[in-house]
Amino acid sequence: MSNLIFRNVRHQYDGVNSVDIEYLEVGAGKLVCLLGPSGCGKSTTLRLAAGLESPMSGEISIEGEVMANDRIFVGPEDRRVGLMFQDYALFPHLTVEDNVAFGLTQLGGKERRARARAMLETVGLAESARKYPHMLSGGEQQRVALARALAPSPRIMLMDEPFSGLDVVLRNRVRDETLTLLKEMGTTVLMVTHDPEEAMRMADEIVLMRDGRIVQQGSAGALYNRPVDAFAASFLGDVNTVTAHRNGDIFETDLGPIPVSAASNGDTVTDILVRPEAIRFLPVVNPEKPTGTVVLSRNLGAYSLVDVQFESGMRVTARVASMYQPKVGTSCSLSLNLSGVFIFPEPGNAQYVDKPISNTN
Ligand SMILES: Nc1ncnc2c1ncn2[C@@H]1O[C@H](COP(=O)(O)OP(=O)(O)OP(=O)(O)O)[C@@H](O)[C@H]1O
Repeated sequence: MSNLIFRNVRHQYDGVNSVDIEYLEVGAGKLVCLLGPSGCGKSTTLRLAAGLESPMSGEISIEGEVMANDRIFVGPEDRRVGLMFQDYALFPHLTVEDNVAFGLTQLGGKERRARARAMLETVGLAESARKYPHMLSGGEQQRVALARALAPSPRIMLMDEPFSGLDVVLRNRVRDETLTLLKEMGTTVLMVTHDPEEAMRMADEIVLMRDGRIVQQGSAGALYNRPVDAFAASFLGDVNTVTAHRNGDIFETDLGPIPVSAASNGDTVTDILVRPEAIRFLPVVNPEKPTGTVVLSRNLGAYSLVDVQFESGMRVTARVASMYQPKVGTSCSLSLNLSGVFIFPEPGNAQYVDKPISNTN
């Protein structure tokens, strides 16, 4: 059974739509990330699921039980959902164990203690039970917050930017540990993030939002490799915008000819989006290939980013193996891997370059 479903849910602040979701489903045991730019309605969606906001119209259900519609509204305390926010707000005057036991009001003293201990064991902090929050690192405090949220066995965990208070190194580790734990426990999770990398690392499914609406929903691979529009393509990863002139079934570009399916619209000039890793950098000039000049070269450890300018003035960034770090001023040739090339003739109506994927050799 699906755990959380939104149907035609609308919410407004001051008469302006903040969320307008036709259908959203978080399947049992899945981790779904709400992703999108600031103000797109991610937190409002989470607050609606938690019962901290009431929808103007539509229906929200958990495990088939209606939580909110035009007649019913179940308050947050009765939804059996776990909440975790950026500011995980542990009680400073309570021990770690008492923090975890805090929400277990329906259990007797002994059971409460046992459950809190078991949860601390699960997050690897059993030996810190008697400490106070200020005696723990940021990552450990975050784990206490997770234990506290999971202790009452919520039907679904709702997490709003839970890792954004942690520094980068810690964030990656805590994120991976949290993910492992949530998966082991089979917990259903709806999580908010504005960071595409975080969403791609964590999520079974990403829900990309803009202006309160869902733009695209699917796996990280689907969103990255088959974006529905230019917004989706550029939100999930870097893209180069390349001007293309149509000539029959070919778009002529500075990066070489790109075949176009016959279904494409009749535009003669259009923008084509190209992922940096789809541009292959050829260190030796090949007169048969598009050729330009290196204008910027950065080694980022795992790979290099190389900016190449063409005679036309157009400039693209190629992502290449870090062993290549060509000098500025070097002439070079490029070739394209068509799997990272997107053509969007009309908003929301993606065209993909003819498959199977091949290079424009
Ligand atoms: N309490 C409020 N009163 C009025 N407007 C609000 C309130 N909370 C949010 N909004 C507005 O609703 C819209 C959606 O906000 P929301 O916080 O859900 O976005 P978000 O995607 O979570 O943004 P962020 O990533 O910045 O947290 C925004 O336009 C915001 O300004």
